[in-house]
Amino acid sequence: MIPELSRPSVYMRDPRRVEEIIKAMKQAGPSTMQVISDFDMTLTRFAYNGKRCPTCHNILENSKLISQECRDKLEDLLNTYYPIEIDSSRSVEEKLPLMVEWWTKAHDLLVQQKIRKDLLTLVVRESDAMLREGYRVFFDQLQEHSIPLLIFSAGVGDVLEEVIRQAGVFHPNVKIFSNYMDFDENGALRAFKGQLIHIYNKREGALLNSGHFQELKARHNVLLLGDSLGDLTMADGVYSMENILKIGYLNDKVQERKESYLNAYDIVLQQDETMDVANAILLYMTSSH
Ligand SMILES: Nc1ccn([C@@H]2O[C@H](COP(=O)(O)O)[C@@H](O)[C@H]2O)c(=O)n1
Repeated sequence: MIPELSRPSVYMRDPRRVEEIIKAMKQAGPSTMQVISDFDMTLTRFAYNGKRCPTCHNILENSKLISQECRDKLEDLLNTYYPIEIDSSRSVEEKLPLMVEWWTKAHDLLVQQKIRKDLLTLVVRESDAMLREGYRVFFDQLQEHSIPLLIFSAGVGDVLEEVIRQAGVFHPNVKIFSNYMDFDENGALRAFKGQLIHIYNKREGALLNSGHFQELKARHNVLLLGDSLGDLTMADGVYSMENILKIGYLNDKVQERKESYLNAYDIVLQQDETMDVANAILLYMTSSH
C-alpha cells in the first residue's frame, strides 16, 4: 500500500492494524484530519554526520547570548537529567519531578542571562538547528490540504517559531503550544510565560488549551508524531477521536527502549532522520485514488 512502510528503519507491532487505520483515515478524507507533532528530535533531526543536532534549549545554550559560566551549568544539567529522561528502567512517576527540576533550573539560568529578544533571529540563523529531511514536503502538504498542524513542544516557543520561520514553513495552518519567553520593556528575558510544559505533562497542556481542540472539533482523525512516550498524551484534548495513527521516532538508546516504543506507537522509526514515512502516509491519505 505504502512502499515506505517496508523500509528497514520501520517497525510495527501490528501492521494489519496500521493498514486499517490508514485506510479509515483516507476514507474519511483530509477535512476530518488534524496533525499533532512534537518538535525537538521529531520535526528536527537527532543527528547529522554523526553529531547530535541541537534542541531549542541547546540553540540558546550554544549561543553567544550565554556566558561561559552559564553554559557550563546548563551542560551539567543536561548531563545529569537527559540520561534520566531516556532511562527505560525508571517509571514516569519517578522521572516527572526530576524533569520539572531540570526545566525549572534551566529556565532560571536562562532568565539570569537576560537574553535579548532582538537577537533570537541571529542566534537561530547561526545555530546548527536542522529540520528532518523532507520537512518542506510535510509542511507544504498539510498547508495545501488545509490540515491543521499543532506543534506541541516542551522546548522554547520563540526559538521554535524562528526555526520554522527561517525554513519558510511557518504556514497559517500551524499552531504552537510551547514555553514562551516573557520579555521586559527593554526586550530582555525576565521570565517564562504560563504553565511550564515539560515532556511528561503534555496531557495537562492539551487540556488547558481546550479552545484549540474545540475549534477543530469536526476533525476526529489524528496523525500524531513524537519521539518520547510523553508525546502520546498530546492528543488527549481531541474531541470524539475516531482514529489515531501514532508514529514514534526512536532516536537514542534504541535497544533498551524498542519494546516500550513498539507497545506505545503504531509505527516506530528507528534512527530514521527523514519525514519520508509521514509524508508517504499523508500523500496516500490525501490522494483521491
Ligand atoms: N534544558 C533542557 C530541557 C529540555 N531539553 C530537551 O528538549 C526536549 C523537549 O522538547 P520537545 O519539542 O521534544 O517537547 C526534550 O527532549 C529535552 O531533552 C533540553 O535540551 N534542555
